[in-house]
Amino acid sequence: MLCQSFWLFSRSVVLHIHRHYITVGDVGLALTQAYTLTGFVQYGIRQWAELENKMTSVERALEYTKSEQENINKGILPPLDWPLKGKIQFVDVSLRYCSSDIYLLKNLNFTVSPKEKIGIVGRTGAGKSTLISTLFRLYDHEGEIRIDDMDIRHLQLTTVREKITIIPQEPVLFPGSIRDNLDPFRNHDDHEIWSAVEKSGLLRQISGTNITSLNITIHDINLTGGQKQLLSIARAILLKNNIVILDEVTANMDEGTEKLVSDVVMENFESCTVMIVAHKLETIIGLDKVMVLEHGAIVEYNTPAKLLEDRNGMFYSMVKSSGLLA
Ligand SMILES: Nc1ncnc2c1ncn2[C@@H]1O[C@H](COP(=O)(O)OP(=O)(O)OP(=O)(O)O)[C@@H](O)[C@H]1O
Repeated sequence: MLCQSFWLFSRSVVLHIHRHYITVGDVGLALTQAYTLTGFVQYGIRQWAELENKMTSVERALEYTKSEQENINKGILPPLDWPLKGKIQFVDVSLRYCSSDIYLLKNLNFTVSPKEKIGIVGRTGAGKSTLISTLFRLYDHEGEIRIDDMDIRHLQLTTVREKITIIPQEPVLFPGSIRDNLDPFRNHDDHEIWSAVEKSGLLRQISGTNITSLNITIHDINLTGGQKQLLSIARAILLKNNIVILDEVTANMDEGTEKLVSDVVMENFESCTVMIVAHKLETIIGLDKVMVLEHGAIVEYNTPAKLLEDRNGMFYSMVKSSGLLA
């Protein structure tokens, strides 16, 4: 009897352990499999996203093979001092990239008066950079873009591009000296170049101790992103064009450098017509006018004060959600 009870007890313990063991084992196995599967899924998603990016790059590269070679010297030469005033007019301007039927800019109609400073805002993909690219005739647009009343489509392409200054988000610097970078065609004397460097605020930023000569190479002075941007502003100051475009120049800057860049732009390009593409609303809230783009169309264009009166407007809601409104 005792023996039988002991047998039954032992059997139930073994069964219990066995069941328990199987359960723990199963859970462990399931977890491992789930973990591996998640890893695979995540890996797959990453690969897919990368593939998509690469396909877009290939698509864009293919687009260039289909584009006609630009004839940069064809067209009318405008007067030497063009554009003296710096008035910009878009009349029914639309644009689609050659590989697509979708319009990325839709019937844009606006005027930027001489010396006006305007900000262009809008969500990612709204068409801000595309709008800027039309000023340089990077793509064939429909409608008319007039600068100082001349349709830029009929003007010589090199002249159009030379006469409008652009300061892009990523400063383009060559691996040469400061002089090579600021004046590659040797159009200016040392005094003018130093003066532009001084006006750009760069010497204030790096205490002036690092740049002892214009022949010093960019590599030797180890500039930060913001300082490189100031150098490209110095280049823009030297160019003395009446139209200046800034495309997200303060995007990756700390607050101090951002403020310095904004001040330098306002001081040095005061007599120019300036268009500023910006995500940071602080950069454009004090400008003469603001244009809000949405899906390639202008949804609002007026002084910031007027736009802020419309509490249902897009600019109002952008400013409100950025925390700039009390
Ligand atoms: N070369 C191109 N070919 C085809 N489509 C393009 C090309 N460049 C941009 N696009 C598309 O055009 C639309 C507008 O892009 P754009 O870069 O002008 O927007 P954005 O407002 O400047 O955006 P972000 O604030 O992100 O810079 C987007 O849908 C974009 O995918």
